[in-house]
Amino acid sequence: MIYTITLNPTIDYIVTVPHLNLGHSHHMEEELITPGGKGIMVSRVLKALGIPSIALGFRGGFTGDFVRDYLEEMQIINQFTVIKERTRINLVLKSDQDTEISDYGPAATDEEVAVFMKCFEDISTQDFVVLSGSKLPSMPKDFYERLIRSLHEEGVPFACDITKDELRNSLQYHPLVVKPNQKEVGELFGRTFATWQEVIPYGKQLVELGAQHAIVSLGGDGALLFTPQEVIYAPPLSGEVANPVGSGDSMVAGFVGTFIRTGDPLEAFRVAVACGTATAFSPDIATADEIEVQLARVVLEKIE
Ligand SMILES: Nc1ncnc2c1ncn2[C@@H]1O[C@H](COP(=O)(O)OP(=O)(O)OP(=O)(O)O)[C@@H](O)[C@H]1O
Ligand SMILES: O=P(O)(O)OC[C@@]1(O)O[C@H](CO)[C@@H](O)[C@@H]1O
Repeated sequence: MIYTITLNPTIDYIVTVPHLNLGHSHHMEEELITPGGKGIMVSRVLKALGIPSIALGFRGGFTGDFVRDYLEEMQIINQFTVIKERTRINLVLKSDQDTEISDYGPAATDEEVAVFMKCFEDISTQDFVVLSGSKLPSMPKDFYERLIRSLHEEGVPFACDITKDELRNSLQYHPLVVKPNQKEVGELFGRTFATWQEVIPYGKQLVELGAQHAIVSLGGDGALLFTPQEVIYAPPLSGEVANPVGSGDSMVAGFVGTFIRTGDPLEAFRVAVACGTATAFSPDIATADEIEVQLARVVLEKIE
């Protein structure tokens, strides 16, 4: 079974206002209210791919109830630890330029964290764990590293989509795949990149430092896959971007779900690119049909 971990889930409140004048009142043209947080997005895309998963993490308050109800309606098994404080709401304002306002999220008590940790007693080497997104602000700095180290020691395979020091510290435990975007690779290595080609030496370092595979997503410039042997580029597919929220998570779902089935990193990357693109072009997370359409269009180019 694939377990997705979303320590800090969200309700994503995505509002479209065609032209925003700061300081004025507006009527929204469209709104979308969905459960989010990166691990939950991974579970939702795995579901579209017909792959079951169990979503774990923390949820609380009426917003946490919404997350549970929505996942149940989608028939995604969820076993979130219930906490006293309220799950956060993240605002995405779609206008001439998209703007995101993210909440830090609630605190969890030591007792609540202890209940969550019990979920891991059921996870074995036959399972797979995906750890994605920010942790709760109440958690110690090394929360992810301790979790990842114990998965590694137990021999449980895992992938992670985390950033900065948490990403760096995860690499020594050999995640199946990490998936920073171009900006996150820059943050990790203290660089800014003028072109996507400049990212290549740093993507290679992710593998040299221990990741089995690294995908660097490049938004509208496509994506790169790094393996110990090869560097592969997937140019962007043409189409109209409707809502890119969750496109990176969709790549993680596509790669992990396919690699577990096939053991083939190139096929897994092809599906990852199709999933990421389909979500970027869809108003919500991509459907199975939308992924299928993009899958037929993906082109992979060997760079090294
Ligand atoms: N404008 C676009 N045109 C074509 N493909 C896109 C576009 N935006 C995203 N994609 C596809 O989706 C993938 C993931 O996008 P991106 O790099 O923005 O992920 P991300 O920053 O992790 O996003 P998020 O955090 O919202 O999940 C890209 O590698 C690309 O394949
Ligand atoms: O604050 P985090 O945990 O890093 O990211 C949270 C988030 O931006 O990630 C998802 C898109 O990837 C959204 O559903 C959600 O709002």
